[in-house]
Amino acid sequence: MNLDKVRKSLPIYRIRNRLLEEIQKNPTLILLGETGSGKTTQIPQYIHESRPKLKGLIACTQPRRVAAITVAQRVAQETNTELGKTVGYNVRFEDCTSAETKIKYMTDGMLLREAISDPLLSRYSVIILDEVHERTIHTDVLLGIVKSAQQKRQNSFKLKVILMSATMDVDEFSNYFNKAPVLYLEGRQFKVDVFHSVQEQTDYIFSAIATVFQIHKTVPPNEDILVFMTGQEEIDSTVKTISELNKSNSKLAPMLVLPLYAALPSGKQLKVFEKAPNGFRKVIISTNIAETSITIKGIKYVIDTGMIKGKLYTPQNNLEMLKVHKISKSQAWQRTGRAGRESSGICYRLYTESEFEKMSLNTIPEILRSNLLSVALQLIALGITDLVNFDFISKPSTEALNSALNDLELLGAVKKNFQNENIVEENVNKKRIISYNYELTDIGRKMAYFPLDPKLSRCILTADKLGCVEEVLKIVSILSVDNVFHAQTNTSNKRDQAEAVRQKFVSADGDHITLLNVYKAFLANKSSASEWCSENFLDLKNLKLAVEINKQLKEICNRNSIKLSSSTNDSVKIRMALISGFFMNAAEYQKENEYKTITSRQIVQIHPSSVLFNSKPACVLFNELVKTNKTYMRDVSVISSSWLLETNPCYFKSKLKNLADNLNTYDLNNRIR
Ligand SMILES: Nc1ncnc2c1ncn2[C@@H]1O[C@H](COP(=O)(O)OP(=O)(O)OP(=O)(O)O)[C@@H](O)[C@H]1O
Repeated sequence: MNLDKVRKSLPIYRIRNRLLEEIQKNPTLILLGETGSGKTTQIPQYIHESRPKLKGLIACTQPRRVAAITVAQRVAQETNTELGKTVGYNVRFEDCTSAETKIKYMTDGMLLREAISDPLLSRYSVIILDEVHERTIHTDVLLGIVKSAQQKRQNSFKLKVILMSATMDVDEFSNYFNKAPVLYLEGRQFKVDVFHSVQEQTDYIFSAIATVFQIHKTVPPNEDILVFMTGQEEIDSTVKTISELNKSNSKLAPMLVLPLYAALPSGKQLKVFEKAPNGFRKVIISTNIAETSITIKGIKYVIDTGMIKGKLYTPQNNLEMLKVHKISKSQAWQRTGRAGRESSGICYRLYTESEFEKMSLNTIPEILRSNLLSVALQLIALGITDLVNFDFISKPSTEALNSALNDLELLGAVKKNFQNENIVEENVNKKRIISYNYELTDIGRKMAYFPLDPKLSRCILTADKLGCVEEVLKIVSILSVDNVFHAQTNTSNKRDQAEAVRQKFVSADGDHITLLNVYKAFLANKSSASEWCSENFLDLKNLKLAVEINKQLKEICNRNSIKLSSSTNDSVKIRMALISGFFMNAAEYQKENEYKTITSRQIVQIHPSSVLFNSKPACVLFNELVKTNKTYMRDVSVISSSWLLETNPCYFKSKLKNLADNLNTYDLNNRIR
């Protein structure tokens, strides 16, 4: 079938004219239509076909870069144009658009970044926010930005807004946009049969592997399989297990088993869209990155483990954790919808029907379960000075917002100004509420240039002062990718070998300098990178990605007059720069391997993966806390408690009563500036 015929066979084609009328009539429209009905690929085209002379661009945002890229490729094909001309895409670190571009697929994060320099989003006539049910932080914030831009553009160049999904809570979105009308699109192009497990599964990885082989043994090899799992390590090891098991049975057809997760370089991610060699079955093991929007040709079977790794945040102790937990019903339907896109399909859910019934209907918005430091900085950079009163679709708790604002102030990124004072009556008591607005400092403005956690951006700016930007950029780059030390050292023999090899990179100063040593050694051995990495049990793809990120960060430094200074062997300077961003993450040794964090007085321990696991430095700095059976510090460096005072005397003066004796003797008066 030619592409024109395929387009006309999609369910959405039946309502094309009605849809265009509604878009014309209403400033905002909400569209609820089944997965695969044609929303993402067709609506931007319909608008462009009906109004080719439209003044501004038609943007369609996606929560993930892989979706933005592959959908743009598909639509360029359907319009028979070269990608980057009429149809383009824009994702972090990659802009494939031109002056001719009319339809632009982009990540929600990119549109948010554009809003920093243009809060009215004046390049756009139509903004389509796709997959809004995912409720990523970026989508939630964008909803507020787009709504405000639309209100401000009432009289001049009007902005149309369309919200789309297959599985959203339409009332919530409609109410937020002043009772915007909702259009329902029924029907899907191809049927997907759903099967639930009869019994509850105790080991979803085992069940997923067993299901893959049950399918593999019984159906022709040209029917591909997509499996949903939770994270990189689990996926990498499942890919390995399935490949090895299949190879060991000569009676089975060959398999091409591929991983798919966000930390994979773009080129590797796009590999899953390529056809498998003749006679091979393609099996893709993916995180929720493949859950929405995308069409992978050949996928006939979806295996849904029902699990996801997601963020969880407690503002009381500023602890953000990644935790494996059950998906929501709306995610289950999205996963199901990845089959049945070119012909009928089957979805095997590795949970019972009653477990499905117990799942929550919608996903809890990310904004309600994240540390808001980055978002707060971005919003203030957008000129939104009163965050507590910002029109969020789901308002984060005042506690979480204040905690983020407080941290930004401590980082020197924002300045607080008195706004007004209100007296509110609560029962018989009167309560004084003082509100503030916030503006960026010079440092904060520079921090907002970097697409990084503000704490990391702060380290780069201090490194600029101390003259060690090159080293800190390398550390930041390597911290921005997943583990570079190989996790796949299954046997204890291999683990011992890996441990012995790792010793040559290890610095007694801790993980950060160790990572810097790894990065430098990788660069020195670039010509034989692949062999060198396998000899040293290092992850080639993550290191390559770190080099790529380093390149991008250097470009941002160059654009913003940050000199690429270097102090090769000055580990103290480097750790001082790290303290400037992470001084809130310091801990003191107590007893029996236990530490206490200086800020929240939590009991923590050094993570077994740290090079400092067997040492007991008196004071350490860490990047993050992870909670399993205990709370562990990850990415840990040795510091001196006096450096904390030197970096941020006012903050630590108030904590002094909690600090160890050595700090009590510290001569504060000499240091406070
Ligand atoms: N890259 C592709 N290759 C082949 N067919 C595709 C491709 N992209 C889309 N299609 C076809 O177009 C149909 C509609 O896709 P589209 O992404 O527009 O649907 P949708 O309604 O937005 O679904 P979802 O909510 O799942 O993203 C798919 O079911 C598939 O048949």
